[in-house]
Amino acid sequence: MGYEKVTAVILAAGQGKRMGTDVPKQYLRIRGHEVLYYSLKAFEESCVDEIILVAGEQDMEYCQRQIVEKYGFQKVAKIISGGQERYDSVYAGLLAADDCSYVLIHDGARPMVTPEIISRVLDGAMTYDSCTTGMPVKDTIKISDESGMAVDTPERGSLWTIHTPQGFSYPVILEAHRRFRQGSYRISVTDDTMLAEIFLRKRAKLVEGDYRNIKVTTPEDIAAAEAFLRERDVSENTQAGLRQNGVVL
Ligand SMILES: Nc1ccn([C@@H]2O[C@H](COP(=O)(O)OP(=O)(O)OP(=O)(O)O)[C@@H](O)[C@H]2O)c(=O)n1
Ligand SMILES: C[C@](O)(CO)[C@H](O)COP(=O)(O)O
Repeated sequence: MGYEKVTAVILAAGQGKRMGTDVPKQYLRIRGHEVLYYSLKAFEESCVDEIILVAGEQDMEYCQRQIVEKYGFQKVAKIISGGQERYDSVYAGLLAADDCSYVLIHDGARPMVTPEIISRVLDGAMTYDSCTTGMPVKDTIKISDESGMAVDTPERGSLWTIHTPQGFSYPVILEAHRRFRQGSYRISVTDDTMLAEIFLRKRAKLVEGDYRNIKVTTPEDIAAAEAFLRERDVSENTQAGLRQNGVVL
């Protein structure tokens, strides 16, 4: 079999309206670095070959100078302009990733992704063509009607909360997005696996990510991300210290 190139599309073209800050949330600093830095670092250190960064038109220069060049990310091959909706930004990324066999799509606003999670979703994509990370839900979930009354309580054992990265065979996800764009469908597109489900009847493999891999969306998420990143720093520093003292881990 020939070489199968893997490209990551990292999304950073949102406005972060729910966060309500002047600076879009992906550029907010947590523990001294931008949220987007942590996502890019994980992919830079992962098994992917190349990264396409999708940013707002007005932020492309900033991303190039203040993030990619400043931190020396070698795998970022292109910075391109995103679109109005998340699915427009994904589609722009897919068109720019036209020479790969597999594509991983990740929210730049999920800084807790790790190279291990990235490997797991890529394995799933290679086997099943469509794969997403997520975690089994811990709370009971209710379905409500328009008046706020609960109408159903789905069986919790089969419910997952869905994260990114999501991974795909490139032709599959490109075709799913193309079919969606060809019609005028009144569906709320909240992730990419659903387009493969609806338009190609291609079901996604669910693989476990990590409960800490949150999407920084509203102000209270900043404190959670900060705590998770601190915990990770402490654990890495402890391990480095042990290695320095000759302990084999
Ligand atoms: N038109 C868009 C919308 C979203 N995103 C990206 O998709 C990810 C997940 O989206 P979300 O959390 O909804 O971000 P925003 O759209 O920025 O948030 P909000 O809905 O609060 O404005 C983020 O990394 C965001 O930058 C994007 O690239 N292009
Ligand atoms: C794709 C996603 O991260 C899965 O949880 C999420 O649905 C994106 O959220 P958005 O608020 O619609 O951008």
